[in-house]
Amino acid sequence: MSDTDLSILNELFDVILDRKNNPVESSYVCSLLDHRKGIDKILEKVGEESIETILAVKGNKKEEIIYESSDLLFHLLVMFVAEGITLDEIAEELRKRRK
Ligand SMILES: N=c1c2ncn([C@@H]3O[C@H](COP(=O)(O)OP(=O)(O)OP(=O)(O)O)[C@@H](O)[C@H]3O)c2ncn1[C@@H]1O[C@H](COP(=O)(O)O)[C@@H](O)[C@H]1O
Repeated sequence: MSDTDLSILNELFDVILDRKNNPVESSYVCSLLDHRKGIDKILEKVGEESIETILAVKGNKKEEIIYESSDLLFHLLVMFVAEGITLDEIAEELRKRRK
């Protein structure tokens, strides 16, 4: 079984959480978390990146699939932080489903 190092997801999550708690000017993450549209802006990005990922898969272009999936994962992490959801809670849910 592969044992991929996914610690970058934890690191990125911590950076996003830090942006929420200690806002920085010119931060893309802060521009999403503080957007006048509220959570709707983040949801727009999640939707956009989902569609771009689907199109990349349909286009059968591995590099684009990796690029767009990374955009999608990043925006999902921003959504978790905005909603007060931790990666531990996601991991816990996935573990519960293990057969
Ligand atoms: N991993 C990412 C990351 N992935 C994607 N993006 C941004 O997500 C956006 C993707 O949206 P699009 O492809 O639609 O590009 P766009 O043209 O800017 O789209 P619009 O927002 O204008 O609609 C781009 O602006 C990217 O720069 C990211 N921005 C930041 N990070 C990480 O978050 C950290 C904190 O970032 P700041 O908050 O900006 O300091 C950084 O150090 C990075 O590690």
